Amino acid sequence: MVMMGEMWNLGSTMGTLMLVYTLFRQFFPHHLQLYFEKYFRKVSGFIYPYVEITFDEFAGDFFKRNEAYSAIKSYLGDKSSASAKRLKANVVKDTESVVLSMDYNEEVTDKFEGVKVWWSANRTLPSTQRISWFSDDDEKRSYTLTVHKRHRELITRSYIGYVLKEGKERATRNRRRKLYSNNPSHDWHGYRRSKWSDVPFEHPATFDTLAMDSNLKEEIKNDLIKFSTAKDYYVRIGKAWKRGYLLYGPPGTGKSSMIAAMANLLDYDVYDLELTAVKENAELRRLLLDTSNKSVVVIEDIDCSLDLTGQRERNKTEKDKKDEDRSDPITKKIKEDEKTESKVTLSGLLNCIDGLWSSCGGERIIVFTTNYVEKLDPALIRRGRMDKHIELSYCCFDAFKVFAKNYLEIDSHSLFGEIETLLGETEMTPADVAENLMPKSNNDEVETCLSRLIEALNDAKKKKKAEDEARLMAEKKEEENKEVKENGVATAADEVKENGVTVSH
Ligand SMILES: Nc1ncnc2c1ncn2[C@@H]1O[C@H](COP(=O)(O)OP(=O)(O)OP(=O)(O)O)[C@@H](O)[C@H]1O
Ligand SMILES: [Mg+2]
Repeated sequence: MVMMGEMWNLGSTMGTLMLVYTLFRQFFPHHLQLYFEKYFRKVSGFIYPYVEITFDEFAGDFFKRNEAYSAIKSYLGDKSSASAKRLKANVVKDTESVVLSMDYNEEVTDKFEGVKVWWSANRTLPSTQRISWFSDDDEKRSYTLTVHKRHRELITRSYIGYVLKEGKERATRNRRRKLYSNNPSHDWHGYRRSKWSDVPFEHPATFDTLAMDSNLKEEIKNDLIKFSTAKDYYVRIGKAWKRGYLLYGPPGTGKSSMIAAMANLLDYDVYDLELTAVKENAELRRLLLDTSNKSVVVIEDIDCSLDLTGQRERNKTEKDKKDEDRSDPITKKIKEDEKTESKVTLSGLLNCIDGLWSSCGGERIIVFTTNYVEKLDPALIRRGRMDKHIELSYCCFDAFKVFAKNYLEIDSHSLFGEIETLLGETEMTPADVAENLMPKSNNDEVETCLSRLIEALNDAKKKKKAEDEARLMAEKKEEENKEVKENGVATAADEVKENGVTVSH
């Protein structure tokens, strides 16, 4: 086994050779340089029998960090804190834990199947000083792996793969989950330099706190767990490891809460995609491709945020268009700006989803929510894009029992029977039920909360009855008017016949 000191001696010999080589290049003609270079490689290969592999922080896309670099960083984290002499400490935001990593130009060793390897962290500073808004902005960072060339095969074939896998797993274990929201595109290369902004994801909703039909809840939980563990299955059937959910129902029925519960169950990040801030289809595609594995991509209120300007334009009447032409210049300008604000189209969104499905390897879930499922284009929600359609509706007795357990810590009560009947006769959202059950003061007893809910349910029942009656009256009146009209036409026709006049239409 080659010892560290030995490697450094070889390193300094190499340094001398490099110096000679550089001088040679400056003073000798080109054809001699090529000749010398050939022999230089041979000699250095003989004296310095190591292979060096470098992993740059940014490879290819400048705005996307090289995944290998990040994985190596987390793999080396623990090893560095045990053996490196100079360490960098980072306090993870909002937590008290400190993450240690090796400082630049430090070196740590690792062993794999009895073979020793050396890792070093490198940093290259820019040659010219520039004023920059960003710290560390122009530095080039990398890790270098050094290994004896006789182990090259083992290291490239097995060790690197092992390091990347271990590093990714370690990063997943230590990571804090995040809630991302998309930045407007002028920020992508500007101040923030990122397509997404993130905050820690700390929504407390879980499937235990979700009030809904217990069978449906179990079905959804099983579906999610099955999906998250079905990598091999998806490979076998040749389908991308993705799943789309459509959550629909009236406001306050728990759609957003369910998204949080999904992310918490699977330990995924959440990407909250605000479509109205996306200017065009190409931007949408870049945003989606920049999401990470193990994430839920959410588009809330899809019926409102999807720009169907084309459709609306087509449906405009001639009068609308004339009115628009006549409006003052400022109104005209605002209207034009509104039109150009978002050009994401339905077909663009469909293409992006399909593109996301086919171009990103890891598991991803995409969720759409809407209050008006009937408004959505069937192409958007067909199976394969939105695999599971889940209706979240008004509060049922099952859902109420979840609230009673969570809010009041009770499983049964003499008032439960009355509440069950009333819930069957009214339409109250889980949000309203929850609001009524919440104790309003420290003195509020369980009975007070339940009675308040009963009162609210009775009010809702009365309101619904009054509305039903008003609707029936209106329908009856309309029917009567129709009859009067029809009779009137019939009488007129009879009179015409009697007078012997023929009317041609
Ligand atoms: N099924 C539910 N289980 C538990 N809590 C619920 C449920 N539905 C609503 N809530 C409560 O009501 C509030 C509103 O719920 P949520 O935001 O999930 O509704 P939503 O369906 O997303 O509404 P919207 O359509 O307006 O976006 C939440 O704070 C949540 O605590
Ligand atoms: Mg919501």
